[in-house]
Amino acid sequence: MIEPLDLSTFLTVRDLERAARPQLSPSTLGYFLSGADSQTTLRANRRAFRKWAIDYRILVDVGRIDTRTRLLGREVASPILVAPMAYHCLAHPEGELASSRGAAKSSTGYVTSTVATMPLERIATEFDAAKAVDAGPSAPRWFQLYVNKDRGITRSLIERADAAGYQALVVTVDVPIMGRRLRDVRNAFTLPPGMVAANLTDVAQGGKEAYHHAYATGRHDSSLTWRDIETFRTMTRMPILLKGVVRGDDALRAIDAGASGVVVSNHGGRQLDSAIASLDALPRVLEAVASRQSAGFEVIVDGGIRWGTDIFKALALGARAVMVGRPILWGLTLAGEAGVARVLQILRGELTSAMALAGCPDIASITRDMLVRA
Ligand SMILES: Cc1cc2nc3c(=O)[nH]c(=O)nc-3n(C[C@H](O)[C@H](O)[C@H](O)COP(=O)(O)O)c2cc1C
Ligand SMILES: CCCCCCC(=O)C(=O)O
Repeated sequence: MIEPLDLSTFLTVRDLERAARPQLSPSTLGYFLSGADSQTTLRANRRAFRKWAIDYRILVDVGRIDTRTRLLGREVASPILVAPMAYHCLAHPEGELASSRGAAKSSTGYVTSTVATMPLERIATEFDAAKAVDAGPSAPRWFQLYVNKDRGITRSLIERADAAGYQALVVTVDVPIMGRRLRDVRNAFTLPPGMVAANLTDVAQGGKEAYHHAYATGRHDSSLTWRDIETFRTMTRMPILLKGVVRGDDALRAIDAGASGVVVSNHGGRQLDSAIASLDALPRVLEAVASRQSAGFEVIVDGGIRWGTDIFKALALGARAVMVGRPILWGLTLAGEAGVARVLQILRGELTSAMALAGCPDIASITRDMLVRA
């Protein structure tokens, strides 16, 4: 008999990663892990956190730690969101249904990818049903958009997300073309038979041509410009965030195009190799946005977040929230919904401890002076 997995024995995100890796096929593991080309940016994302040390305060009452904050005008339980990631069914048969439940039960925001392996409507229903059990402050549910050359399909995705009650549209802007992930090339990565990108059923799936390649080369629109963002703005009531911004001037253009925020991100090092680490890009994006005094404009960061102290540092530099990518896939691989919940519990627990030890009882007290160069 197989012993049920005791998730309490996994104390860190790294513990989950170590256990999850051998469960995956080489092709899927390669797809999850990979950065682009020499993986310089993938490594830089982690290294950027080590450049900062926490300048903790003493003798502050930290008897109660409050991780609540506000995102797009709503109170949320914590400044953590699940990053949009493709093909969760590669990790677990229940795919995005399990990961969204894990997030909802942990009162954590969730971003559904355009290339999810479950329909965006089912993910929404699952998330909301799981959330109802939890009495805490609401967790946001957003939809990430990849823009299809066929703008009818793009419009339909936006309309479906709107109708399904997604609260924001996250337009990914750092994928004009796919970055070259060497493991994927060597493994000729594609989706296994029977697995589909459930929201893009127009694309040849399960046929002769490998799906992943078919979409990336045939359907994904490389001609996206600022004008398109302005057009999307007119198509939906959802606030729009641009994901993949690393420059101050682009953040200012995002404001001009009507965006409500940006995700400072280099796609987890999977796109332009040698791109700036996302944490390194964060201060200049914030500085640019502050110069415009654009009240309520949200700046979120992702890339390499593996510890609660990483979240603390991102918040101290001025991010409103963080998105977590690969660790979610490790939890999902190991134990579906419960594994995702365990990852989020670990990260939130570590953030809470870091806040207590640093003398920051609430998110507002995690200010810039809490960091010094390491
Ligand atoms: C396997 C995988 C699939 C991804 N798929 C998407 C996607 O569909 N849409 C998107 O905007 N970003 C996607 N990303 C990027 C993540 O949203 C996020 O930016 C990145 O993973 C953050 O870095 P981290 O994994 O180091 O936490 C993907 C990342 C990974 C690892
Ligand atoms: C060109 C669109 C396919 C993207 C696949 C998902 C993704 O973003 C990734 O990093 O992989």
